[in-house]
Amino acid sequence: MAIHSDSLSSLPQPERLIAPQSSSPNEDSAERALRPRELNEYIGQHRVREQLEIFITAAKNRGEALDHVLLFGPPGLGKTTLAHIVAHEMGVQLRQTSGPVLERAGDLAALLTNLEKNDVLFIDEIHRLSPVVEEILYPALEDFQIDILIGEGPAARSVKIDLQPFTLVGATTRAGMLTNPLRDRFGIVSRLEFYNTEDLTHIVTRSAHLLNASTTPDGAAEIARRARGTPRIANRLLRRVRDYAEVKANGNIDATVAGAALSMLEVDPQGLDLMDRKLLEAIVHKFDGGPVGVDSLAAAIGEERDTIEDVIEPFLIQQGYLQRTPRGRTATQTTWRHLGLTPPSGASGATSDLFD
Ligand SMILES: Nc1ncnc2c1ncn2[C@@H]1O[C@H](COP(=O)(O)OP(=O)(O)OP(=O)(O)O)[C@@H](O)[C@H]1O
Repeated sequence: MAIHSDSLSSLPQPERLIAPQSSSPNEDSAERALRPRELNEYIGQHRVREQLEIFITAAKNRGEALDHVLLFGPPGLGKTTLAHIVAHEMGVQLRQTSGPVLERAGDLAALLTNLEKNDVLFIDEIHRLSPVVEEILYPALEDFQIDILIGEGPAARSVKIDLQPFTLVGATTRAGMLTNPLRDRFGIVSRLEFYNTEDLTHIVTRSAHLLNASTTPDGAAEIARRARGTPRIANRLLRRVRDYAEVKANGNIDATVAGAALSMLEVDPQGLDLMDRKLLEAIVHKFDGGPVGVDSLAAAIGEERDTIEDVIEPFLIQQGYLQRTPRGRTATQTTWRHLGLTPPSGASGATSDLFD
């Protein structure tokens, strides 16, 4: 089965300590070990969790497949984790693939015809499905049937194949890029939000426990505050801070040790890293605070447009450092102050109190 073959090639360059994508196969296995398996272990995202709990219980009681689920939101917030939890809670198998990996209609047909009753098919990056593959998916989602063309030329004929009822869990960072017919076929649509510091502290504490790392509540909170609202980053920072604590301190992660380790890693107290600062500095210094188009910004900092839009910007916007206007990106007063500068009178007044 094809899994995430392009996830490494799409890593932002240079590799960021706080990039929300997983950065290596080693990290993938470390992540799997920390991944909650049941809904009641899944921390935060209360609204999504509550809804899923009700829909899963109802589907199970009726002995039916759960309705198709679309999960969207920035990388590293727990979409893959939730897909696994859905399968676990439903007591079924999960098959996993991703949009760009499914190149031909036959790739998807092979997966679909192998599903057992009520199984979960997880398609990551579902906005990157090719149109021919998407065509196959529509009748599969609606009627649990696929139409396959057998033979070529005038002798070709279309054959209907019945499928077992199944649940598609689609994940995307770009809900807006899904075609309408595809989006309409999801009965459950859930948006994952950045985590608040309290929930992330809980995640860090849980992960530290699983890793046998010793943390004080303040130490866990310090890591949580600097994790860009993202569990994957929180877990990665925890592993690096643990190394620091073992080598430079007595192994215990308190607020002082966490703060020193994170400063060494150039993650600032607001959780911004070098790439965030580079982007904000470019807007302020090279474009007078904006507005500046995303392509000019990408060229100025030597970063892919998609990485800026999917990975760097969402958190900066949510935290009030950046505004997206029809004319481009603009730095806010918070940005100028963060860079130790006096905001010009025209700078927009967004503040950073949206998060905590
Ligand atoms: N709610 C949560 N509670 C505890 N840990 C979590 C939670 N959400 C995510 N994690 C942790 O964060 C890691 C990353 O989550 P996951 O791989 O599910 O993110 P994702 O949204 O699918 O990211 P991507 O879209 O980049 O694949 C997981 O290994 C898990 O340990």
